Amino acid sequence: MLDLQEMRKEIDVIDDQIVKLFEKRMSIAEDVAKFKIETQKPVFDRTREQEKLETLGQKTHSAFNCCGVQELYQHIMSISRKRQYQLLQESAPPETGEFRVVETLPKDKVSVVFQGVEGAYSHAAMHAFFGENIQSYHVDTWKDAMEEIKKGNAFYAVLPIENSTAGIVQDNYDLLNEYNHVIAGEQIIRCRHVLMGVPGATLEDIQSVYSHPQALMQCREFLDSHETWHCREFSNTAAAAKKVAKDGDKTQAAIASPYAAEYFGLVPLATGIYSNPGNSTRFIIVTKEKIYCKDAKKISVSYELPHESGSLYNSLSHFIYNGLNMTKIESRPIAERNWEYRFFVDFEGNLSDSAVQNALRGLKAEAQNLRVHGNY
Ligand SMILES: O=C(O)C(=O)C[C@]1(C(=O)O)C=C[C@@H](O)C=C1
Repeated sequence: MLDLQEMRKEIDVIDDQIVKLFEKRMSIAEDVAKFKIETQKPVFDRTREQEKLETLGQKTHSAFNCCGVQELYQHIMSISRKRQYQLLQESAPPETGEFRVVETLPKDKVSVVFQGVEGAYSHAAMHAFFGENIQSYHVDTWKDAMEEIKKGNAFYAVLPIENSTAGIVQDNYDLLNEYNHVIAGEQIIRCRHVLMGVPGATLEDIQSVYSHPQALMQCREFLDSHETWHCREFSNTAAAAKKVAKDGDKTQAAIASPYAAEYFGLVPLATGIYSNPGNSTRFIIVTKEKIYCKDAKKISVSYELPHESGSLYNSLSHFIYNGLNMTKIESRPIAERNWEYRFFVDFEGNLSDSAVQNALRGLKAEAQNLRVHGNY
């Protein structure tokens, strides 16, 4: 049997050669980058990469090694591109696209629109972000809120984007794609839902429970323990509370915030009914102005990928090789192309950072329809 130490020595010798060759290859890649900068050719050459993978695969002697070599070279060429993008970055002035950097977000004399009614969590999020004296109004749907800022009737809209228990608010991801607006801020609100009824009602009286589908989902365990109750979906939690107050019917209850109970003169019948005690919703502050704060720390982008093995993996390498910390990824179906997806990625950084610009440059060249949804 071969001695382990001997085998390791052999591996070390081979690795030394690989490292030397890697460095030699990278140095040529740098020359290629200079040539491409001068001739204004794009860094990414899909055909060349595909041909290389094919020829290299054919040089191997087993199916396993064929896959291995192709995987290895996808990686090597991705690193080569990263270096080329870095050089491109150094030769070109920093680009922040259509975005304009501001010291702080304009908050004086601006109007804010939120969806729902007073007492809704969006209302609370708006006050938490802008303070109590903000000039605001509300509309019926999230799309209406997007339209209001498009028409210039409001400067900002406040929209829920994600709940820590129920997950993303899909419609608002789709609206971010539909409108050319920008996320300028975010606000997290603890959602301490309570079950509320009209004064004099008791738990035993309840037959129907009204709330937004997300709130019903967040209180699923509690609701499941009352099998006879009928859950009725409503456009939002505060509107559900308003309906119960208006009907004045002891058999009806709503799930909404304690603030909504007080606002509509209802009484809490059960508290702590949500499954996750940390239950929180993240709201985004959207505007049509392409602005970001000087000290913004998080970037949201979306892009589409071709239906090819490794395309998602390769796109993520732009975050990894530029040392960027990805905090979230979501996929949403592309309506007009069955079974193809748009990826929404959040990562830490500021649009003025060179690592961020480098990653965005790479992504722009390789993915389809890259959009920067905001830096906040
Ligand atoms: O051949 C080129 O055009 C290169 O830029 C080199 C290289 C590689 O590293 O092999 C890198 C990027 C291209 O997408 C194709 C190939």
